[in-house]
Amino acid sequence: MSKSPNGICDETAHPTTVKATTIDELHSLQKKKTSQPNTPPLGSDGTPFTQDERSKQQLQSISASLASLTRETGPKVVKGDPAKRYEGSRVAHAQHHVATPTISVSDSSLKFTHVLYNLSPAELYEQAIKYEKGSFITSTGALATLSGAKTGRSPRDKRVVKDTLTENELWWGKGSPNIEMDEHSFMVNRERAVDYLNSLDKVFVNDQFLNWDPENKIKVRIVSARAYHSLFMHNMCIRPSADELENFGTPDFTIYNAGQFPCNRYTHYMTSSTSIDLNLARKEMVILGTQYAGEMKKGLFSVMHYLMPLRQILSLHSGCNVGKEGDVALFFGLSGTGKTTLSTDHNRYLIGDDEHCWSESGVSNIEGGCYAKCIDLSQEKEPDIWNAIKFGTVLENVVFDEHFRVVDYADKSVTENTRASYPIEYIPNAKIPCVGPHPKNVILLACDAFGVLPPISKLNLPQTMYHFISGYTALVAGTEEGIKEPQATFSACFGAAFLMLHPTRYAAMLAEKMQQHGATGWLVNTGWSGGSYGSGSRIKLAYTRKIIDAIHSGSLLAAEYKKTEIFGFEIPTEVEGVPSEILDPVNAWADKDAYQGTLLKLAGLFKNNFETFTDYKIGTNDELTQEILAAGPIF
Ligand SMILES: Nc1ncnc2c1ncn2[C@@H]1O[C@H](COP(=O)(O)OP(=O)(O)O)[C@@H](O)[C@H]1O
Ligand SMILES: C=C(OP(=O)(O)O)C(=O)O
Ligand SMILES: [Ca+2]
Ligand SMILES: [Mn+2]
Repeated sequence: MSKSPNGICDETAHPTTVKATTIDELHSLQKKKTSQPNTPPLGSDGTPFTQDERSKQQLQSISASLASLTRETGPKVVKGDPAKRYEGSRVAHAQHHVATPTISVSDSSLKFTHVLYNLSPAELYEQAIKYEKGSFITSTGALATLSGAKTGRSPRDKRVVKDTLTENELWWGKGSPNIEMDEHSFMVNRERAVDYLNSLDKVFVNDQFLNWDPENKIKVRIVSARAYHSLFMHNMCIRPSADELENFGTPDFTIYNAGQFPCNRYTHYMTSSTSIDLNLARKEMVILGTQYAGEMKKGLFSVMHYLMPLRQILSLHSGCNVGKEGDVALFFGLSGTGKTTLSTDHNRYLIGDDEHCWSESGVSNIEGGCYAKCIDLSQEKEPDIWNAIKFGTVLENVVFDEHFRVVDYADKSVTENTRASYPIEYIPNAKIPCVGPHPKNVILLACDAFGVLPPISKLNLPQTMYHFISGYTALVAGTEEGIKEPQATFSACFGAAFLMLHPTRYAAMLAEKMQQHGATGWLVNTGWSGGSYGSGSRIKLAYTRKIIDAIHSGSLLAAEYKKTEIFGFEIPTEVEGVPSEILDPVNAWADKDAYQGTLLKLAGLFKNNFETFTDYKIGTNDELTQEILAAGPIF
């Protein structure tokens, strides 16, 4: 540091005062303008769009999304906080697009809505904390939120528009999740949602992608009223690069999430104040009366279950990971059976935890993030999920101490279905892009509350198909409304709630792909052993992980097997790291008669359930259909 003539340190050599002359100027120094993408998109005349033209296009597209009877156009596209005044060039600022309302003049048509477009996690945190009650930063940096009265999905409130497009194509009737509504009732709910959203000072708009397969990427727009919902979808869908966002154009599908606002029970087809409505012709979904964010991700999954099979691509309710040797495994299972837990494996690369596609070129994740259950989460048992709960992660309905904000994962005061939503790259060994070759192992997960299914069974193809179509588990409390105790459930393709076509359509595709690529099927019981729920205990996660390791390594394929009675499963006599006594479930039960009775009871439930499918042909292969029908329990 230089010295002035009087020997005192000269501070100008190392300035400690700012250049600003006013407080506002000082504050303006803090934020640097986000750099624009370097390849400007071209207009129809071949010349690059100017910044203004791009903003205008974006504005028109969002404006069109929010059009209603009272509001033909209007929203301002403003990036940042609408509570602030926007000045200068430091905040991206669209020209105010003031159009005269032409349809009808009422007060709502004169009002403008700020649109918070693809905000960053940091901006969404600020929005949530300032404006949404129940939003807090936890000790590890996650955003804790409350989803309101609903803390799980509401499958009975889902409606699908029955029209000329869908009436012959979709799965309707017994067992189907698709409860019909007509186009007019959909429009009533849509208008209700759009009017609600337009009545707010601001709405959040996310433009993102689904499906990592570049040839089958779907553009989705999510319009929502809460920063919580925007951050959740930021994490769950694929995040566009700045360039991709500039060139986004018109979305392929739009969600209107007006979850804080109920539907009108005088509307035809409504049976509660909650409604989740899907209109495939309009490519739109409306959410009223539930703020549970999982409705959005699973709603889009239903859309993919329609769109992908049209392209001969199989959509799967499964987790997926890949080993160092390129061996891909799929993990099918209903909620709570272990897709997320077991696909998140420190020794393998994670492709995704919940929704995938299997096409001619291999597997691809539909999503850009994971949605893990947090109840009783432990750092020791699930280290990668634990470490993913940091800045950017949405933590739903957890309880934390009020001062240090340390989360108590054992606390069920709000709900049992506590959740963490994080971008997939928060898992250190995520495989980005989230694609892989054709699967080698197809693992069916069942959390068997009866405690009679073996911890691991090797399945032949007809058995794999039988159990895939059956989709058995004991539904664990929480994820769906109103379930407090585990109970036996059958859900076709391990995800009937999301199927759009008849289950045998998906089953036929799976059988064909497994046959073509020589994949092996396995049934893993991640539920009870030594007795049913209440008397036995849940199989230790550490043992299940050892079983899964043996599947991946190929050692299990080479093991010695014996056949079980009734279900006819092939069960190994030994698995490294797993006590052999539990491999044959009868050995783990003290009361052998009780075991036999329970096994027969479950077999009966399987038989009853499968009766719905006995009339159907699965694919073009008649022989396989007959084999599948015969692959169930025999007693
Ligand atoms: N043996 C086991 N195998 C898998 N998960 C287990 C086991 N025992 C306990 N669990 C717990 O069960 C839950 C499985 O849920 P999750 O992986 O989120 O299921 P899904 O993703 O299929 O809905 C996790 O909370 C996990 O910690
Ligand atoms: C989000 C869900 O998925 P899962 O419970 O299978 O993780 C759900 O079913 O609501
Ligand atoms: Ca699920
Ligand atoms: Mn999951």
